Amino acid sequence: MSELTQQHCQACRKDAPKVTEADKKTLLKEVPDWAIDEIDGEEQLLKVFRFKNFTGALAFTNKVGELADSEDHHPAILLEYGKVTVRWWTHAIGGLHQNDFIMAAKTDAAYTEPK
Ligand SMILES: C[C@H](O)[C@H](O)[C@H]1CNC2=NC(N)=NC(=O)C2=N1
Repeated sequence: MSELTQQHCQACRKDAPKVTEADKKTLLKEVPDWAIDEIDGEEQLLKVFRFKNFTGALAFTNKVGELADSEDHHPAILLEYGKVTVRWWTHAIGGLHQNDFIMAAKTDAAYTEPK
């Protein structure tokens, strides 16, 4: 599990630095299977998590919601039957901050594969 799970988010300020291209490369290696997606010119981290049914997907969605509130850093989450799509980016800076990689690692840690 990534060491990023042990870190905490900094307050999101408008003047906070976006991650550099070099940081992105290093940080992406820490969060396997997360992809960078660009929407309206803003980069986001994206990953799809699979479940056996709706209940499992809903429970995970709630876990991620609790994590988000505990770090005051919030994702976009699409809940579907057997599937949860999570997107992390930093609204205040319109792109990716270290916080997003921390939250991606914590999201991975909250996931258990369905048996
Ligand atoms: C006041 C509060 O800390 C801010 O509005 C936070 C809340 N959660 C947030 N979450 C994300 N992803 N980006 C932000 O810029 C952000 N800002």
